[in-house]
Amino acid sequence: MGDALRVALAGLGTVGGGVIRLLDTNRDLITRRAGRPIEIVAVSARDRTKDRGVDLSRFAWVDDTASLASYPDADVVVELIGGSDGPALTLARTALDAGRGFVTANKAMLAHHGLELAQKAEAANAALKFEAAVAGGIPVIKGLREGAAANAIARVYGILNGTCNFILSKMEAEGRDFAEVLAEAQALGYAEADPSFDIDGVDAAHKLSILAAIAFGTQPAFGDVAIGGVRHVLAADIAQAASLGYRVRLVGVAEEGAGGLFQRVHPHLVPLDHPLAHVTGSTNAVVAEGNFVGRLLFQGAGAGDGPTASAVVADLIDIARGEYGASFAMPAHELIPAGKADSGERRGRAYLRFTVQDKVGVLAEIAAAMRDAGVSIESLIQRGEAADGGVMIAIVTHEGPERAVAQALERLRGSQSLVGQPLLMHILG
Ligand SMILES: NC(=O)C1=CN([C@@H]2O[C@H](COP(=O)(O)OP(=O)(O)OC[C@H]3O[C@@H](n4cnc5c(N)ncnc54)[C@H](O)[C@@H]3O)[C@@H](O)[C@H]2O)C=CC1
Ligand SMILES: N[C@@H](CC=O)C(=O)O
Repeated sequence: MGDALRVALAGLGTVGGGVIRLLDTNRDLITRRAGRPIEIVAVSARDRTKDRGVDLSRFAWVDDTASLASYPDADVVVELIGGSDGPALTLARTALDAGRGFVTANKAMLAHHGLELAQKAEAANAALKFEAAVAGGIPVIKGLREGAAANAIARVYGILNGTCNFILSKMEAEGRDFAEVLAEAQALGYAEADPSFDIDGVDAAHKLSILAAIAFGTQPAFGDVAIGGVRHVLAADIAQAASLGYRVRLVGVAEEGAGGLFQRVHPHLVPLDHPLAHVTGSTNAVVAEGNFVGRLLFQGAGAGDGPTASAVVADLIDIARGEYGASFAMPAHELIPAGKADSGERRGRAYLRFTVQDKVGVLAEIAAAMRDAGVSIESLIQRGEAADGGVMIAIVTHEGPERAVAQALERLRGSQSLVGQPLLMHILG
């Protein structure tokens, strides 16, 4: 049995607490699998006095979180604080510069600073591991970095936010309100410190940019992700989608497109015969299409203390075994700038929902905007009273360039006939 892997742990919230519990519960098994014990030696968080339901007295408490990077004899720093910059980034930089291994669940930091941190890790010959940063407990990073490493990936897409999926599937199953279900997701520990990151699609975009870098061998390009969230999806949209044979899911998609990489997070209509339509609750699922392996589907718990801790500790076991390679599946200098694809060239079908005033000529106005932009309508459904006194019109388009739908919506912007903003959802093809 080798010497223990000594861990300094920053952050004792949902995930940090889960890591301590997991290491306690599965201690013997983990030691046998890793070939050596994994021991937490020091911890740090904002509030020392808070009861976290775990015994912290056996670890050294460090008030100054940044100093964990140089804690005597620590081999690895685990960062479970969160935030793209601030103390998490300081800790990452200093730990890697000091040649310590670094494990994090922090997708925001990796989306913004992943390339720099990968360069630092390589320069110091240190491990930088972040399985928990994408899709919680699902070993999708390992799956793409290792299992699918021989393949050119044509497209990677999936459900990357547990909070949104929990909300959308509860709204569908129970007909409940958005705000009420969000509060439940927060209570279960799924939501980010700032839940707008979840519901506005930012968290899924962080994850998508990391996955895309690994899948396509490109530098993480979070700024190139087109982002839309679920805040404006109504129970009526979900019911309308169901009547058409779809479920509403927040889906992130990355694929090679005209002039570069296409990356988008947006609510989609997912056909009922697609596996993503059956992913419910806080479950995540990722599909990767490889040129030799074909379609891979990774599915499992995308958030919560246990699943996320499982991914963090898996990274620690890899480090204990001495099994770690390039963080983004190839050396940082091999990652090329992604470039940004022109989404207007992309072809697809769309769902459009308008709430309009119940007056003569409204339908004709919408139809004219579609016609002039070259959008072909597959079906149009008008429903009775919407919540704000208007009438709901739902349109499903035939396949066509996305630019045409954008032009039609632009033309209708500010129309006196519309009550509020239209909602666009792409249809997963
Ligand atoms: N909760 C989840 O299901 C998942 C979370 N993550 C990521 O894991 C990380 C941690 O998330 P949670 O455990 O949910 O967060 P949390 O809010 O439950 O815990 C954060 C911890 O960091 C500490 N902290 C905050 N600011 C600090 C500071 N300035 N200095 C020192 N300590 C500080 C807090 O005291 C707390 O112990 C985040 O990056 C999050 O995005 C990733 C996957 C799933
Ligand atoms: N807030 C995130 C947690 C995991 O990354 C989510 O809801 O998926």
